[in-house]
Amino acid sequence: MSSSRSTTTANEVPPEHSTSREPHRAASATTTSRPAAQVVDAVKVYGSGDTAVRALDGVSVAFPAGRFTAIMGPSGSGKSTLMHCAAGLDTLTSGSALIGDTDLSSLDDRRLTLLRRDRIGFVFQAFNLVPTLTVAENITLPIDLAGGRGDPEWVDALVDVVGLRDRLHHRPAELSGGQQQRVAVARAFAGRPDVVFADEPTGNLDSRSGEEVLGLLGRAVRETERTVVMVTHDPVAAAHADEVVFLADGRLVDRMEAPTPDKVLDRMKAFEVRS
Ligand SMILES: Nc1ncnc2c1ncn2[C@@H]1O[C@H](COP(=O)(O)OP(=O)(O)OP(=O)(O)O)[C@@H](O)[C@H]1O
Repeated sequence: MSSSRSTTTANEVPPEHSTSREPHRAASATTTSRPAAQVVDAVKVYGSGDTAVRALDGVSVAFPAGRFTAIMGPSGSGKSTLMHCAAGLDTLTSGSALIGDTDLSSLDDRRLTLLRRDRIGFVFQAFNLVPTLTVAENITLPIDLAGGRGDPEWVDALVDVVGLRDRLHHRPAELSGGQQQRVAVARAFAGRPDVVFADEPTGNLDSRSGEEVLGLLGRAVRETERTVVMVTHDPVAAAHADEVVFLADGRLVDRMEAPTPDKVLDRMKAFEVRS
């Protein structure tokens, strides 16, 4: 693990040390093999005895910093379980999950909560916005809950990335589904997290709004040097990623660079043929 860390050269600035404050003006994503998140020999067993389900069966996968990775696989293959364990929302039965250098199993509940708050962003299928707060307040909610000031310039620039400047004082109910998910995306990135985990982020959206949100996630990765890991069952959505990793029966079975919807669909069809 540590041997693959930091491939940046002397004149490159690692993303987390970048002095750029504005997403629009950040340099393009640094190519690096440094993992923002990873799991090693991950095993997750739900239940016990006859009813035990081995949802993850020895998965090792790294999610490189500054990249957009999609997790795909048939229903029940372990996608959500992998994401939840990698993000510290659930614990592994054995193996390890790391955010940067931090092994999540070494943290007590309080420190794990702080790590999730400070270093991870989440986007879920349900937008999970607070209905009584304005768009602006929803975006800065994680920062406000943390009692910090955050980085006002960063948040301000994010508002432009997600195209919500003219909606800042509206409430979620006054927005379309796509706009609400864009608020959720801005909120996920507001605290400059090391990695944003997105679980079926377009599941509740029509295809046009979905495309907008996916384009936004891609832009956020490229323009703000962040890392996104997205679970999806949609080949079109997965094709927005830099790389797709495929799970089947709780195992990592394939990886695909530069995915296209057709290539991803063909790969998924191979699973159906086999089952
Ligand atoms: N809390 C749980 N208790 C028991 N079994 C579970 C639990 N959560 C998931 N499982 C099982 O673990 C396996 C993997 O589930 P998981 O939700 O990770 O798959 P998935 O690939 O995300 O599926 P889908 O695409 O249908 O959402 C499935 O067999 C599922 O039934």
